[in-house]
Amino acid sequence: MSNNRTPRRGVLLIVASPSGAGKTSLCRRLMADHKGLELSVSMTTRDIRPGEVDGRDYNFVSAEEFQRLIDADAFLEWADVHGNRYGSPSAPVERALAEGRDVLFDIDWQGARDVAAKCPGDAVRVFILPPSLEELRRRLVTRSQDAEDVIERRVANAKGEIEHCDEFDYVLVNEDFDRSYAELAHIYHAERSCRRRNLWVDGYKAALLKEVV
Ligand SMILES: Nc1nc2c(ncn2[C@@H]2O[C@H](COP(=O)(O)OP(=O)(O)O)[C@@H](O)[C@H]2O)c(=O)[nH]1
Ligand SMILES: Nc1ncnc2c1ncn2[C@@H]1O[C@H](COP(=O)(O)OP(=O)(O)O)[C@@H](O)[C@H]1O
Repeated sequence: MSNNRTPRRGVLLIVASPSGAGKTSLCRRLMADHKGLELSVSMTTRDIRPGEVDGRDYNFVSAEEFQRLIDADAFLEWADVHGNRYGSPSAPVERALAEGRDVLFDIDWQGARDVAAKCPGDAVRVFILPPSLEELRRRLVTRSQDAEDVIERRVANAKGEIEHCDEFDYVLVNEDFDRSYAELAHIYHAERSCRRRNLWVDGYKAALLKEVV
């Protein structure tokens, strides 16, 4: 029997949360542990933070360039979040899907809704909740990458974002990081094993049934 487990449909794994709940940290660890998983690097008009790398964390563009990309239909989805624009370029996602590769999205609930509507069989949505809003603020303050007014706007927006968690397939409470990470990794592994994604099974089954024993 062949070990070739292709063709398969890739997973579009979407992780969303209010700012500060921990989705970027969880996504970074998932990427580090799974070399076959590709991050959808978003375009954004927000300012670059200390420690961020242009082209790795985001592609940082001007408002004019972002509008040009909207007009050129270059986004799978885009949204206004916390007063800036963010969008997922469609070309890398189309390539990954055509090749059966998995893509990870760190996007907000609006983007999650749009990707799930456009790619219904492929998208898996995970929402990360904080243990409390007080802890959310504490994490944003401790991260110390945003000005006080930016942090307050993000905390104020959190309730509106949490309202949308029932549109998601999975919901995690990120209290203990290692535990939340293990849950996220389990979700990813289970979705990878899902029957409908593993198109090779039909051929494999036929070969097994032809075997003479
Ligand atoms: N819809 C959409 N949301 C995005 C995209 N990229 C990032 N976001 C979301 O925009 C919000 C703000 O992101 P960011 O400025 O990095 O702040 P952080 O969430 O505090 O790390 C988060 O909810 C991100 O998940 C995108 O391409 N599309
Ligand atoms: N389970 C956790 N317990 C305590 N701190 C955490 C936990 N998860 C993430 N953090 C910290 O909280 C801050 C916000 O996390 P981050 O991943 O940037 O969130 P988000 O991308 O959702 O805005 C970071 O300083 C991160 O190290």
